[in-house]
Amino acid sequence: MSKLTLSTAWQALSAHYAEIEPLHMRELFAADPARFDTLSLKFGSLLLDYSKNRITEHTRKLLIDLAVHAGLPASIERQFNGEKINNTEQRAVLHTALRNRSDRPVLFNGVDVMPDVRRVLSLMRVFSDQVRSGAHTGYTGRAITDIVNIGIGGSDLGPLMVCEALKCYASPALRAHFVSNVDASQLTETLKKLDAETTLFIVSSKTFTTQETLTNARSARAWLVEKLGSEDAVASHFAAVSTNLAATASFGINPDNVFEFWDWVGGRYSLWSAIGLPIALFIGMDRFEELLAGAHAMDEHFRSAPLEENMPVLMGMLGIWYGNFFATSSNAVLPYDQYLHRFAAYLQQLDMESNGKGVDRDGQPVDYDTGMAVWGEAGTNGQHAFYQLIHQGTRMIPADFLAPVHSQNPLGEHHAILLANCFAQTEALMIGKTSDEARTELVAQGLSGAELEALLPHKVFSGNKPTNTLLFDRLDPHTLGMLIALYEQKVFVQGIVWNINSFDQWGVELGKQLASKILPELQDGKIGTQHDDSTRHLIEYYRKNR
Ligand SMILES: O=P(O)(O)OC[C@H]1O[C@](O)(CO)[C@@H](O)[C@@H]1O
Repeated sequence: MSKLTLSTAWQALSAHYAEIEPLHMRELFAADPARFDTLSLKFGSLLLDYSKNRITEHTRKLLIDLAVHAGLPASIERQFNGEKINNTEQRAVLHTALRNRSDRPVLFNGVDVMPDVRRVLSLMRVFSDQVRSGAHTGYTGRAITDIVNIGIGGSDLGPLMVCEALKCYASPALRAHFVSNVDASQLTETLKKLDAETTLFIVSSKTFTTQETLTNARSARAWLVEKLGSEDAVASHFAAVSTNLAATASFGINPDNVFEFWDWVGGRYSLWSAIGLPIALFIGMDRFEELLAGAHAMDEHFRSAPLEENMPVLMGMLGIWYGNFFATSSNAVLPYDQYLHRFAAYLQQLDMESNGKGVDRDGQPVDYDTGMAVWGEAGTNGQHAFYQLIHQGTRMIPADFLAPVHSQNPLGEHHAILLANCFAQTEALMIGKTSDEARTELVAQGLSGAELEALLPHKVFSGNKPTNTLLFDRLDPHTLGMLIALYEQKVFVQGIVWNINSFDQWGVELGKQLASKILPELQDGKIGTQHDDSTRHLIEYYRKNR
C-alpha cells in the first residue's frame, strides 16, 4: 500500500465510509434541521450547496484532514509562488499570474512576470479595440466582421466555451467561429459562411507544432490568398497566439499580429493568456478583464479561506470521497444555463487531461483511483436524455448542478420553469421514492393486484444520489471567471491529494507518434511490418476502397 492509502487520514475515511454508506440522506436531513446552513458556502455571487451529499460534518473534517495530510496548504503556495510543480517538464504553473489583478509581483526564477503579462494584455487591448472599431481593416480596406480561431484542445475549448457563455455581451458587428478538428468538414463549412475580405484568422497554438492546427491554418491561408488574389493579404487577415515566436514567423504571420505567452501556462489553463484573444475581440477587452478579475477573486479565496470554508477544496475533496471511497467513476456537470452548453466539454480537457494519470509524481504506479470521466449537458436537455440512468441506473454518478438566479433573457415563465426543474432534480436524486410511496401513488391511480405489483419495482427510486448545487446571480464575465477558476483549483486539489502531476499530458503522445507513421502509409507508402493484424487490415481496407 502507498503512503497515501496507509495514512491515518485515509484509514479514518475508510472506516467512516463503512458507517456512512448504509445511511440515506433522507435520514441525514431529518436528523439535522440546520443541515443546509452547515453544509453550504457563499462566496461573492456564488452559493455552493453541498448538503445533498452523503456526508456529515464529521466526513468534512476527515476529508480536510486528508487534504492537510497531503500537504495541500503548502502546495497551494507552491503553485502561486511559481515553483516548478510540473516536475516532468520542469515548468512552473502560473496561469494565476495571468489574472493577478493585485499589484503583488509574481516571481518566476526570481523575475517578476507581471510586467510581461501586463504588456501582452495591453497589446491585446490595442488590437481588439482596433478590430472592433474598424480601424484594423482587411486587405481591401473593409472592416472585420468575422473572426475564426484555429486551434485545438486548450487553444480552442476555453475561448469557445467562454465566447458561447458570454454571447449576450458580444458586439453584433463581430461573429466568432472556431475551427479545431483536422476533419476538413469543419473548416469547409465555416469558410462557406465567410467573406475573405472581412475575415480575420487567429492561429492559436502554444507550441505552434500541432498537426491539426497547422493543417487548418495552411488551408485557411490558401483559401484567403485564392479569394483575395495576393499573398500580401495574409498580413492583415492572420494573427497568431503562441509561445513559439520563431514558428509563427516562419509560418509568415506579421509579427505585429503575434501575441505571446509563456511555457509556464499550461494549454488547458491558457484562456486567461493571449489565447483569450478571440474572447477579447468578441466581448471587448473590458469584459475580458472582468473575467480575469472573477478568476482572481476565486484564487484569492482559494489561497486564504480556511480549508473547511474553501470552495475548490470542498468540491475537490467531495470528488475524492466519491471516487476513492464509493468507487464512482464519472462526474456529471449539469448547467441550467444554455449559455454554458460547452462547459462540460471544456471541463473534460481541464479535468481528464490533468488528472487522468496512473503514476504518482515520482513515477510509481498509484494504488488508488485518480481522475474520473467528466460529462454533461445543459439542463433541461439532459433530463430528457440521460437522467434516467442517474436516477435509476446501477452506478452512482455524483453531479454538479449550476444555475443563475437571474436569466440573461427574462421571458415569461421560462426561468422559473428552468429553475423548478433544476431544484426538483436535486431533490428527486436525494429523496428518491420508496416502495410504499410508489404503492400509494399507484393505488391512487386505480391500480391493484398483479398489475400494481408488476409495475411497482419500476416506480421506485432509491434516491441517496449526491449532488452539489452552484447558484450564481447571473452569468456575467466576473461570475464566469470565478466558476472556471473554481473548477481549475478543484482539479489542483485532487491532483495534490493523489500526488500526481496535474500539469503534463504524456498520455496524448503515443497516438500522435503512431499517426505520423500511419499517414505516409495511407498515402501509398510502404505499410510497415510493425502493425498488429487489425491496424494493418484497416490501412489496407482504406487504400483499397478510397
Ligand atoms: O496549443 P497547442 O500547442 O497547439 O496544443 C493543443 C493541445 O494539444 C495538447 O497538447 C494535447 O495533445 C493539449 O494539452 C493542448 O491544449
